[in-house]
Amino acid sequence: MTLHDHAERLRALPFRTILSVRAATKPLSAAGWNVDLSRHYLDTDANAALFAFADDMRLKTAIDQLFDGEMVNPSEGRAALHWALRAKEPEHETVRDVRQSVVDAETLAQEIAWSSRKGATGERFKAVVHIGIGGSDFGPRLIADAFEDRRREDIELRYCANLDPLDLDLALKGLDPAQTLIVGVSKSFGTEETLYNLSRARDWVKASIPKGWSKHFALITANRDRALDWLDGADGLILNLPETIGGRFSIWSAGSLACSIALQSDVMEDFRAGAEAMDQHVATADIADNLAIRLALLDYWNATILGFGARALLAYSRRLRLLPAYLQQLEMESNGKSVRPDGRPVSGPTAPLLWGGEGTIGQHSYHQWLHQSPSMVPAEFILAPGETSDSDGVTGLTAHALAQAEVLANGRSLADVQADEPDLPLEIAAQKVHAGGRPSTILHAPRLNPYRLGSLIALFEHRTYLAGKLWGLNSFDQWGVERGKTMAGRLKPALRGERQASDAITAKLIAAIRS
Ligand SMILES: O=P(O)(O)OC[C@H]1O[C@H](O)[C@H](O)[C@@H](O)[C@@H]1O
Repeated sequence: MTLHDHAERLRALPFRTILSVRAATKPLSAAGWNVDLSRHYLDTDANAALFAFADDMRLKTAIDQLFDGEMVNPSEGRAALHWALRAKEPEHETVRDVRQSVVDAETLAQEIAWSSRKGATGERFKAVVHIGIGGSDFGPRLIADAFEDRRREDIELRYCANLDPLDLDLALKGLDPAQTLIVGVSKSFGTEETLYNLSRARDWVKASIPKGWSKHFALITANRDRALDWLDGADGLILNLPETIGGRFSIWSAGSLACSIALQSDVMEDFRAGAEAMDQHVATADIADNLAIRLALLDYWNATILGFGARALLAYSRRLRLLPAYLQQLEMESNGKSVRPDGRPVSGPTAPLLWGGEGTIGQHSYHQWLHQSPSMVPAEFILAPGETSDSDGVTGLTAHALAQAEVLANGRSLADVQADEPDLPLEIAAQKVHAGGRPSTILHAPRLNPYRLGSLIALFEHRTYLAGKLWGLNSFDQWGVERGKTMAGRLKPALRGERQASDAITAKLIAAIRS
């Protein structure tokens, strides 16, 4: 039987029938997380077929290749060594070099945080402004937001990513350049948004500190030469972001310097330790127990075999409110592709649209659509309350998440509605029906601390890489991002009125915008 045969067999059954057996499914666990896959269109036979598929697709070999530092990014001819950034006792020299880039950043962060390194006028740094975009922005922003209550009180932390000049205006508002460190993160040191914001920040610092302005910049990049050009002979701090670290896998790198400075010193250490624990699990666990393999198989099953084109990520944790945005880049930039490294097209859907938000807030918004729209989207609940939360709130949050998953799966029939409310007119009763049949995953941890955030992100990284393998994709490049950038460059002269845009509709829009 093929995977499609299993899917057809299961889709012919009422979801409740499938779930009555699946209630006995054993949750999986590793590095502080439990994962429950009970509520899916799966059964023992379908799972066995998926495990055989994982074997055929050599997922265990793919894991070995990653951790052996083999070239897993063929278009750029590189290994993917993000895991080395969190390897506590690296054995191999290349891994040690990658790890050293983190050690250097941590040393610098402590010097800044404890004022042994100060600004050009001798004042201590009281504010850090992180400038970067995409993979050079989402990660540190996520960590800082998650552990806002673990911020050092004497250091202000701000972020700027957008080309919209307001973003930097707001990030610098009220700050004193003499007490501000600008952390510029760009792997390529060629990204338009980041260079634009960095150059405006440089003007801002230079206006008050013409001599020694460069002491107010820490640049983190794989392209040291470009950073040196940018400094134009001035003395500046440049930290290494190794070439083997993809931007969207760089949360563990020196690129998170701003967090290392502005958060309590154990946060980043615990965050990386959690990731390393997940690495150990993924590197050693068998297919059936391996969280990353199981989730990658689920992604393939839901997107490619069952044809669900989206997945909703519902984070029942204030600390994880930026997680959907973070994972959009990780998963959709990695696997939102349709051509294999050898140039052949893939045979079906690949990474689904990932969207979502923070529970319970989303319940007062798009959950209506999840429950009653004709579209069916698998949901992924992440249940992980805060470290020091009030227990009533935690109980409420947990109850809501569990209730949502239950209703999505079981629905509410017309007969149930009428039994509960016999006097309702039929047209109202019909509108209260929930079709059900909506699958969901529950990932839960007793408390969300830096260790568990680290292990969760590492899990999603491995899941993304392995799902990419199942789809036959290179998860480490992003050709689709480039075209829009090139086109924007071509349109700037048209917006300045220097020439006509070649596309008629764009030309019409430019004329309207300029009028
Ligand atoms: O770190 P940078 O080189 O500035 O790149 C920043 C971001 O921009 C690119 O367009 C890519 O789409 C992202 O993967 C990358 O993280």
